[in-house]
Amino acid sequence: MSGRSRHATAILGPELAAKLPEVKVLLVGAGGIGCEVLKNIVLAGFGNITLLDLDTIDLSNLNRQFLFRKKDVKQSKAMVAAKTASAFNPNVRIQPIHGNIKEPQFDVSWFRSFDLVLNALDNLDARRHVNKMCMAANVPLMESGTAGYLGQVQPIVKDKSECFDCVPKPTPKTFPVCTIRSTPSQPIHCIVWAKSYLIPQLFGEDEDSGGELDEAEKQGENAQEIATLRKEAQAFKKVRAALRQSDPGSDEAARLVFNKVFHDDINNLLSMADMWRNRAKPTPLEYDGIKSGSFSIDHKHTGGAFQVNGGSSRQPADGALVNGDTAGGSAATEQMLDGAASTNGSNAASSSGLKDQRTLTLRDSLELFVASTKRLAARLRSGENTISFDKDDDDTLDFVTAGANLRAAAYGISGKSRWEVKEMAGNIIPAIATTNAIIAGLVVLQALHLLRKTYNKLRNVHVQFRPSLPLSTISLSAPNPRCGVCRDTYAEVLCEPSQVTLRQVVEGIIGNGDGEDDGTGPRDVSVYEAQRVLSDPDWDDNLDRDLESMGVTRGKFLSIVDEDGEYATIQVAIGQLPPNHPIDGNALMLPYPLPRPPRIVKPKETPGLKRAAPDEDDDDDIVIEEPPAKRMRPNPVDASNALPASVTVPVTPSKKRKLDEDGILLLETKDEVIEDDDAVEVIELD
Ligand SMILES: Nc1ncnc2c1ncn2[C@@H]1O[C@H](COP(=O)(O)OP(=O)(O)OP(=O)(O)O)[C@@H](O)[C@H]1O
Ligand SMILES: [Zn+2]
Repeated sequence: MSGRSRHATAILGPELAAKLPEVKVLLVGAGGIGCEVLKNIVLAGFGNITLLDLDTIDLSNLNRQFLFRKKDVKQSKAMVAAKTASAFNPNVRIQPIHGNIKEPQFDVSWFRSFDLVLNALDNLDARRHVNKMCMAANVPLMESGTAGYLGQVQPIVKDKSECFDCVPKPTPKTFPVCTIRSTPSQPIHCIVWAKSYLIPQLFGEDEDSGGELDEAEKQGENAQEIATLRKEAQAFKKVRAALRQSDPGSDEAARLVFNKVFHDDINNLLSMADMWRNRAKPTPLEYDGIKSGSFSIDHKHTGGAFQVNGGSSRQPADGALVNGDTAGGSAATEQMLDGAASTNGSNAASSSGLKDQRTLTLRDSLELFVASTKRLAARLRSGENTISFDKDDDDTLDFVTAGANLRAAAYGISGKSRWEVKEMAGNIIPAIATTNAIIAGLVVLQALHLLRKTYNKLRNVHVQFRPSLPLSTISLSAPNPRCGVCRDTYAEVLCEPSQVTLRQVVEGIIGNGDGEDDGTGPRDVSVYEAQRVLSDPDWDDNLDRDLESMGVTRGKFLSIVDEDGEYATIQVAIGQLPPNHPIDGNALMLPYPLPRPPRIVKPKETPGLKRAAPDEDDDDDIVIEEPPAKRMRPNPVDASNALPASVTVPVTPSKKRKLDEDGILLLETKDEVIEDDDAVEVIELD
């Protein structure tokens, strides 16, 4: 036994230590957690590692992603991490893949080739994707994540524990469009406006909103508002053109943009008197006045005065900072504010301290706005077609910082330093290397339980900001019986999607029900791909189309949902025929045995959406039944699964029938009158 493995053998026991070199593990993500996990598993003696990441190394990664050096910036994370970590153990094989885990070649068969998957991701979408693939391939998954001082490890074993989707996750906070477009009241509203509205308008794709506005006018929308929006759209066209043709040395294009968004648009909004009846009016900004120092704003309603130089608003910062670690930044800003009493142009505080943590004066913001607009315009002229916000792209960050601060000034909202804007616009919770390291250690400890199959020792582990109890563990919960991911029955077909029809797959999977291995036999089903309805019992137009023509290709799933809600949904993964498959062989290979989804125990019958039996106190009660499980299909919306234009999603006849049976009348238009006295109108709130 080599000296290297003696240690591991003593700790892990000879059996597990001998197994580790053979275990095939997939590590998804080579960022903050991924680098730590990779180092741990290489040193622990895992011998066969596939490491996948879509990204390249950014300078800002280097403080914690310690497998990377400055010379590696812009290189593939997976490649560099694999190379660095390979040197830690001569016996390890690390296969790096520079790619997105959602690409079709990483299909169910590919996932099935691993003994264990470790997630080290930073977004919900990719996490949910890997979770579903692991459920489909029946491979254990170790899910993990950190947010500042907080962290979590969740072991996921199909049928034994909750999956990642058993508990719904909150969607990120969004803001109403009108708050962003017209009535901001917090610094974050101004930041979102600059990042998600102004940058795309100026530097994104040229979108013609004319048709949309014509349509809105036809629909009888407020004519004055449409006229204002139309004017705005035309003015945007002009400034977009100016940016693309501007003379590199001149401030003219930046000035045009400024005048449009901080002066003219605000004046337009002010002309809508109704809007400002109950809220403070914004103040249009003056380019020359700010430059010369003659312009100032007095926002009486906020008690804060914006001056050209030196004095920023002294309102408390009301933008929600994400967590404790941001205190460094805000404390610095507070100091700056305290020191910023002078109004004579020499902002003593802003000239000291870290550049990024300085509070910007109005003039600072204007200068930064002009400079960053010129840099971005130069990029357009040198061939970049579109530019979007990236917190690590200094030009876009400067533009958003300046734009958000100018807008904040116009609306009497306190400004934010570049540092704070970066944090808020990038939705960044500062990453803490120590939390990542602790979590990565726990990932490996839990992974060892998985490999030993000592499932009763698995725990959800939380790292929390409580010095007296930094770690807490919770036993795993059973799967949520209503989960739309792990409670489904998974099957895989191997096929050539251009040569196989939807009917062949659906009828093939359902089988004839003759024996144990022959499926459930014919029954009424609806078929979905993500949230698209492809067929249902009364709408079979697509059944004889081939899969490829409907975009149902390798890596996708067809969901076969029982019309009567008696059987669990079957998720059919579309896989590729084996490479040695004969050219004249069958274009569809069904699984054997065919899947037999369990029968669903129906919730006890409750009345549908209808009036309850008259009640002495309140005869207007409406009883709303919880939807049966099959109505939860399709699985929670995945933004990346947009509909191809060719496929329509009708309310199909059988759905209408079902709704009718449930006592629900579908009205064609908002104004349709219901003749039936017993009908209760349920209005959808938006
Ligand atoms: N769909 C995906 N496929 C492959 N890798 C992904 C996917 N989504 C995210 N990742 C990777 O997961 C890693 C997550 O790491 P981390 O949370 O440290 O993020 P980061 O981008 O390195 O850092 P930061 O976001 O703080 O700048 C990143 O390297 C990212 O590229
Ligand atoms: Zn689940």
